[in-house]
Amino acid sequence: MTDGTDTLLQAAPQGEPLIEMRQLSKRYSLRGKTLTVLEKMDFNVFGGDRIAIMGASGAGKSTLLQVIGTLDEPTSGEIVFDGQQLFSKTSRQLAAFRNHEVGFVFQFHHLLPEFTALENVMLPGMIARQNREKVRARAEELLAQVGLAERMQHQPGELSGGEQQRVAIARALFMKPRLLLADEPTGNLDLKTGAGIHAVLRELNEETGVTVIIATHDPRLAQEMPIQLKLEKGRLWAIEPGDDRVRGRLADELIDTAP
Ligand SMILES: Nc1ncnc2c1ncn2[C@@H]1O[C@H](COP(=O)(O)OP(=O)(O)OP(=O)(O)O)[C@@H](O)[C@H]1O
Repeated sequence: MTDGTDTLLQAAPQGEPLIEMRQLSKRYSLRGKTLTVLEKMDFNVFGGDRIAIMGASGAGKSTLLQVIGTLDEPTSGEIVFDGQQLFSKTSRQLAAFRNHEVGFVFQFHHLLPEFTALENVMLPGMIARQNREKVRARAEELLAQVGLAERMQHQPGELSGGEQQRVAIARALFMKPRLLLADEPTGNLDLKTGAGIHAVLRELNEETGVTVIIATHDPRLAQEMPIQLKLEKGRLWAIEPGDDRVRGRLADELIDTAP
């Protein structure tokens, strides 16, 4: 018999994972009660993966993305990113990790309303005190990549919901992160606009190799992702039992059995 960790290592599809979650648990204690959201989760993500995480409301999808992005700490367990244990780092090192390696996209994009699309995308570069002309050129390139070359001077209020979300994606990618975490990025958009956002994420993933993890409620959008997982009972499972595309990412028993 092998334990889950051995199974993961044997089935690893392509070199070392970019991200390894090891026995990751997250519990909240509230008014004397303990709520376990993540339960000894083992999960591997490979560079260039495009992963949809489904699951009922309250299953813990946002919590998982927050922990992967180090916006929140696990109660126990570890995440290894490119060979480095994240939660052994100082808070300053973690801030640098988030700045350089992770782009975040949320359901509500948090664009600054007084700034143009271009200025919003330039923001991370300006905060990092990079050269203004270079920052502008990079922001223009990103906006063109997400199909907004003609909308750079619009303020968020002068853009559609889908366009605003594309600005948020361009901004998240400014620092060339290796990981893009998107929490319900299409949650407030109609299906067609949501499909457009997924198409942009797919193109960016294919063109730049950025690893994309999306939490979504929408099975139609999740279906277009090469890797689809379900969060339930604190663990990630294959949505289709026996789905070979997720091997090496989860232990085999979480692929071959339904939760
Ligand atoms: N700070 C907190 N303190 C206590 N409980 C929390 C806290 N944050 C989240 N929870 C609880 O943890 C569970 C998981 O929440 P989470 O937001 O991760 O779920 P989700 O799958 O993203 O849900 P949704 O699809 O509705 O956004 C929920 O039951 C929630 O009430």
